[in-house]
Amino acid sequence: MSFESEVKSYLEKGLKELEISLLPEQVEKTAAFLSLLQEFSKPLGLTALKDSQEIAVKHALDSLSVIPYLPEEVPLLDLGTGAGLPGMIIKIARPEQEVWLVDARKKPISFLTYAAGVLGLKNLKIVQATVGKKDPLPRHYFGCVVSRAVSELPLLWELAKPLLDKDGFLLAMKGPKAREEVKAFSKKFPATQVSIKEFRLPITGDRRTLVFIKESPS
Ligand SMILES: C[S@@+](CC[C@H](N)C(=O)[O-])C[C@H]1O[C@@H](n2cnc3c(N)ncnc32)[C@H](O)[C@@H]1O
Repeated sequence: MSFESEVKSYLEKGLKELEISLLPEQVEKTAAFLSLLQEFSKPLGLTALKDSQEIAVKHALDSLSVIPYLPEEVPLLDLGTGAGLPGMIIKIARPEQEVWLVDARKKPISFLTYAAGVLGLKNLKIVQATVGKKDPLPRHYFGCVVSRAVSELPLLWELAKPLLDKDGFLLAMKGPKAREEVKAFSKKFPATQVSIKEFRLPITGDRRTLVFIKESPS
């Protein structure tokens, strides 16, 4: 079986477990993107994962796990997207939604620009910028800033807050041990509302935590 067909069958299985439905062409596009990721991974240093199961589960299904929590019809930003995780996978699952992928590094941004062209994705903004350092991103604009494996919660919140609209929230994708970090964050930022959702990844059963942060109503 080719890498792409293997990835597709893991995706189909995992989507059932996550109770998320994608159209067959969205599953195809996701598999095609993961295949590009694997192809360019070594020359561009994009991901350490090689195995089709690991790439399907730890990159794509992990990224798709946020879909039920994302509001529709608002602009979304993936802060520190790297190789497009979770933002590119979200974009394929939500083709009509305005999605911004932002990263400080040039190589992943070049890869994402190429991949977006190959996959024919529209209404996708791919920006090379360091958020918080004279970045060109619009302020008070995004309904959700999502971010995986970028920084600790306090810095992430400081970076995301000016970008969020009044009802917007930060969704930080964390590993199994986020509770302590969340507790410390809430103490330091009492004027925020914080909630968490713990779950297990399909197939491997690895534990993950989603952390939701928004400003408390004044
Ligand atoms: C460990 S990687 C994670 C990439 C991807 N989110 C993932 O889960 O595979 C962290 C990424 O965040 C980016 N990054 C860190 N701080 C940033 C900032 N202030 N603005 C933009 N990108 C940032 C880095 O360039 C790097 O690509």
